[in-house]
Amino acid sequence: MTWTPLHAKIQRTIHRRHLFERDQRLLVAVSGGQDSLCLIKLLLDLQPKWAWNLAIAHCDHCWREDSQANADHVENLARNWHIPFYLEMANEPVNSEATARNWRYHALTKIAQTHHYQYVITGHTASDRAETLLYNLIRGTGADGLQALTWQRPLTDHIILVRPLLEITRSQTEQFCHDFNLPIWEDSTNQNLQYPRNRIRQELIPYLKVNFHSQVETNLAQTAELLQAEVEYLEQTAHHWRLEASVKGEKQDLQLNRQILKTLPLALQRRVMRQVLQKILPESPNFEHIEKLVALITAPNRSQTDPFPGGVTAIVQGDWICMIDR
Ligand SMILES: Nc1ncnc2c1ncn2[C@@H]1O[C@H](COP(=O)(O)OP(=O)(O)OP(=O)(O)O)[C@@H](O)[C@H]1O
Repeated sequence: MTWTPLHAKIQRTIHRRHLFERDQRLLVAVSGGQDSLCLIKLLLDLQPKWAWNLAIAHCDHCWREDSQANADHVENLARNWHIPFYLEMANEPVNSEATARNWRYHALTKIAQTHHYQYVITGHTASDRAETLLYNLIRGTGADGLQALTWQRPLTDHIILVRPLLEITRSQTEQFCHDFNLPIWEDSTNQNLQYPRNRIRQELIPYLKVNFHSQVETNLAQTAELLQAEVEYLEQTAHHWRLEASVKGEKQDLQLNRQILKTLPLALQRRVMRQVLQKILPESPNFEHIEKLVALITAPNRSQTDPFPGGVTAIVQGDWICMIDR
């Protein structure tokens, strides 16, 4: 087996970030594209050192003419590598990017549950991270959207999604596939410039590279990495203050102490209120909902908000903001 700098890098990343341990069951999500091929080859090469149980999962969205051929291609690779292959097919064509992503994570979780895999692993790269950061920045988002693609996130109580390639760029995975003659399945929809994602990848990033900074992808990915740690810290601190400001027991999150909240910086006031609203509203709170609740921290006695979705209204009663379900 040829050992390359990318093998060394991924091995270091797995150790340093404690992504997996020895002897674990890893389900690798392989589309057939260059990133996931690079991922599975690296994991197969590291497998003897770690004694993992590897398998490949492929999701057929049934939205391209070559979907079936793509799935067969990935299945053949799994057969050649002597590892199990699991296929999930969409019942009806999944035709928007967001629905496709949701369906895919659902399908991967189902395979992992059925076959007892602790980890689902995807080939997201630093380039994906840079693109996600730009995409969310353009759409308008707080720091939470800019932290863009975390190293790990739970899919269920027992299954974790892991993205070990977040420090590797798409040009590196391309070079790796080329060096090892890995048969990439070219996804024709990646060329479709109707999708904003593809325009970011094919037009915006190359423009930024030529006109602003040749390492723009790595720089943006590092920004996402820094923001991730900051968001985590702020969320934990906000959680602490939510518990401090809220009455204990059954009415937790329904009565909040204004004297405590007043001492906090605005960034934490907003996060506390967002966490409270996430607990009590039937849907995700938006910017306006959070601002209305923050305004009550300093508003005159008996001020109140319009009803939030689900019918709850917030009202000031002396030192307290009370949530009232009318
Ligand atoms: N149809 C699929 N089946 C299984 N896994 C998939 C599929 N599509 C995407 N993934 C997983 O999600 C990751 C990111 O998806 P994305 O759509 O950005 O990748 P892609 O461009 O289709 O393919 P690749 O990342 O393999 O080059 C992939 O690296 C792969 O691990």
